[in-house]
Amino acid sequence: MKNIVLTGLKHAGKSTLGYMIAKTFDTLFYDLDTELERLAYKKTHKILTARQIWKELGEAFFREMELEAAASLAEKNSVVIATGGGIIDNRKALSILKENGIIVYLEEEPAVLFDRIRKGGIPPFLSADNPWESFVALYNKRHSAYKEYADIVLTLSGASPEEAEEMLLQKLKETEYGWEQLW
Ligand SMILES: Nc1ncnc2c1ncn2[C@@H]1O[C@H](COP(=O)(O)OP(=O)(O)OP(=O)(O)O)[C@@H](O)[C@H]1O
Ligand SMILES: O=C(O)C1=C[C@@H](O)[C@@H](O)[C@H](O)C1
Ligand SMILES: [Mg+2]
Repeated sequence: MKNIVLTGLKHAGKSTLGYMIAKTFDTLFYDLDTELERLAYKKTHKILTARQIWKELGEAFFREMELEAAASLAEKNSVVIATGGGIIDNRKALSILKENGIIVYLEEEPAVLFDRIRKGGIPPFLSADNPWESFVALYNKRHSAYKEYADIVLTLSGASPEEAEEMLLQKLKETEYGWEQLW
């Protein structure tokens, strides 16, 4: 069966929902950023987070590792995969995941996302001087592309993780991907 691939901007809730849905379907959950960190370690022998890889080794290396991580996870079947918030800018990686995956876009409002991001510290891909403005610009660029690319769009508008899971189960039920047979 095709994998469930969760996409969306930073802090849309991909990992949270990913763990929950994998548990419900009694399958495995993978985080693309974690896989990328593992591959980057194999190349550099440095223990770095996804954020550090971007900041210290540059976006090009980050994207290369993201592509390798996507290719490796795309070989799996019937698992749940959460992607990094910027995978829409790495179409090659996303299209590899789409070949064997149902792409789900977690659509959340920019103010809700930014509030969550701010609490964890401003990431390197946002301007330190104008983080909100740069986030809105990024949101506007990515949002429509994510929406267009996805097989399933979940419009969350502040929904709780439990409500988000219910919405995803409902959408899966309406389709013919086979996941609905598992519960
Ligand atoms: N539906 C939700 N409602 C409220 N808070 C949420 C919801 N989903 C996730 N959160 C909170 O938002 C933060 C980010 O969640 P999570 O790590 O699941 O997002 P993510 O999309 O995987 O982020 P990243 O892009 O950084 O990997 C966490 O503090 C989490 O508890
Ligand atoms: O939104 C982004 O551009 C990113 C989000 C993170 O998950 C990481 O994948 C990385 O820091 C890039
Ligand atoms: Mg995550």
